[in-house]
Amino acid sequence: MTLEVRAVAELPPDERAALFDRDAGVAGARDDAREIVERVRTEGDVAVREYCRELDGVEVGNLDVTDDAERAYDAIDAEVRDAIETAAENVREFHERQVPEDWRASFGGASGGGAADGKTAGGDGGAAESGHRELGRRFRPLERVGVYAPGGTAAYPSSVVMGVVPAKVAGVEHVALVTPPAEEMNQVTLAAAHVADADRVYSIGGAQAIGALAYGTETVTPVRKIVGPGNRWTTAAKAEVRGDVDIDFLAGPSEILVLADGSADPGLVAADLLAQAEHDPNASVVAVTDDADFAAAVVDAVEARIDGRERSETIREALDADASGVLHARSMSEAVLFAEEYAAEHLSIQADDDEALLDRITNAGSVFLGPYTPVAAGDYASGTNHVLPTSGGARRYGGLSVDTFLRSTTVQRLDREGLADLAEPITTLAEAEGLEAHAESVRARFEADHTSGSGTDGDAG
Ligand SMILES: NC(=O)c1ccc[n+]([C@@H]2O[C@H](COP(=O)([O-])OP(=O)(O)OC[C@H]3O[C@@H](n4cnc5c(N)ncnc54)[C@H](O)[C@@H]3O)[C@@H](O)[C@H]2O)c1
Ligand SMILES: N[C@H](CO)Cc1c[nH]c[nH+]1
Ligand SMILES: [Zn+2]
Repeated sequence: MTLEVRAVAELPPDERAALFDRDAGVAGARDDAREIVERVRTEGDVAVREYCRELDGVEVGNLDVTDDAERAYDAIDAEVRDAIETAAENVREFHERQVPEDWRASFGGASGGGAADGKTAGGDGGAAESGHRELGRRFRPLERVGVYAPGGTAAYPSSVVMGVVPAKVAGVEHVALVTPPAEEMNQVTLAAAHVADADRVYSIGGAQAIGALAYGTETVTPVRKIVGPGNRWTTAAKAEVRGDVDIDFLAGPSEILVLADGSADPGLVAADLLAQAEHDPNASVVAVTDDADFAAAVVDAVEARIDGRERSETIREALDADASGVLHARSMSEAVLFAEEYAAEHLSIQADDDEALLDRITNAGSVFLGPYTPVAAGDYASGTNHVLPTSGGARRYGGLSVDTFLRSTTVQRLDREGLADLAEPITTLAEAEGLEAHAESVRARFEADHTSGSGTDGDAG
């Protein structure tokens, strides 16, 4: 038996902590990751090659395998090629919807703040104002990013698509992909790199790949930002380099929380739990329901479905972990509160009124509604991104998106009246802060001779 039903209300503090503080695995890999990253930073390719030998068991020839990507695309089965193309197209479409437009709008003015470009102006300019403030926001892509696609115990061409396609949609000029080496590199992963249009592909995995992207080596050019999911060492390495280089967020071992009532199908819930459990012994899979019989049925269905799975050992390890379980809540309200505190990477809602339950949820990386929406749909091909925050990160941020690859700049232009309208609050606040030169920079605009540098007898205010 791998699972047993536990009551939410009766969880002892240590069991609650195991469910809600799921970063123990990643935290436990920090020392290893720090050592690996530091050696790569100081020794470059030599250290990278040594770790490929030690941790992946591969004597790597060329670390740069970019040229193999197109060949792999031609070599793989047409069926698999079509599947990658479909997934990439759907991911591209969904992410194109996210591209923000640059905008400028007029704030203030006698008309009370009409928009110059047809957008609604956010200003509160009243009839008393006569000047013009043109304010706006523009978005530009990062120039150079690194995408990690896992590949330790399974291949992840889907993560190639999820990382590279949104970066390209955002307009990133140079996308470097890293993925673990193998005697025979996974051809589907390489083909996905070609479809997604990665600019460079390196066969480096784990913490050594993150170190190489962060600090550069003889072969790898350092990047401004590193994104992508991985196991505990990969994720711990991202936490290590954060500070020297930007990262997306910590996207560690997979998680699912199923929030279900008695109307759900226990077999389908079990299938979704097993799917995420097969990623990693450190994966966390939980179901919470207000129906005791349904909870017991989920346990039975899980047990009935494990044997014969190709990765049953990994599944059992994940199910046995303290961070996994089937829980019985006294009501759906208690179940929702549990889900909010859990802040799952994936939240599947299998219930009669799923939209009403969704209304009460704020903490979740990605939500899956209804019996025909397995998490696997978002993992591969529906179009949403599968790179999502784990270990409760969803309490603070969302998953990978086009925004991840952009930075914004605000822009402004004031006319003489616009500045005159604001001269009073600006100079008053500047003087209140003891920053007199700030006040003077405003008054100077209203002096007859802008070069005199001393007068305070301008006509502003
Ligand atoms: N949160 C998300 O968005 C998301 C998405 C996809 C996958 N994932 C997760 O990504 C992970 C993929 O795991 P994986 O192992 O296949 O891939 P991985 O590529 O992250 O890890 C493989 C690397 O781990 C390193 N490694 C292995 N054992 C080590 C050790 N003892 N010490 C130091 N380094 C070691 C090796 O360098 C190897 O190259 C899973 O946990 C999966 O759940 C998460
Ligand atoms: N479930 C993973 C995110 O936690 C993504 C994935 C890739 N392949 C299969 N699943
Ligand atoms: Zn998955």
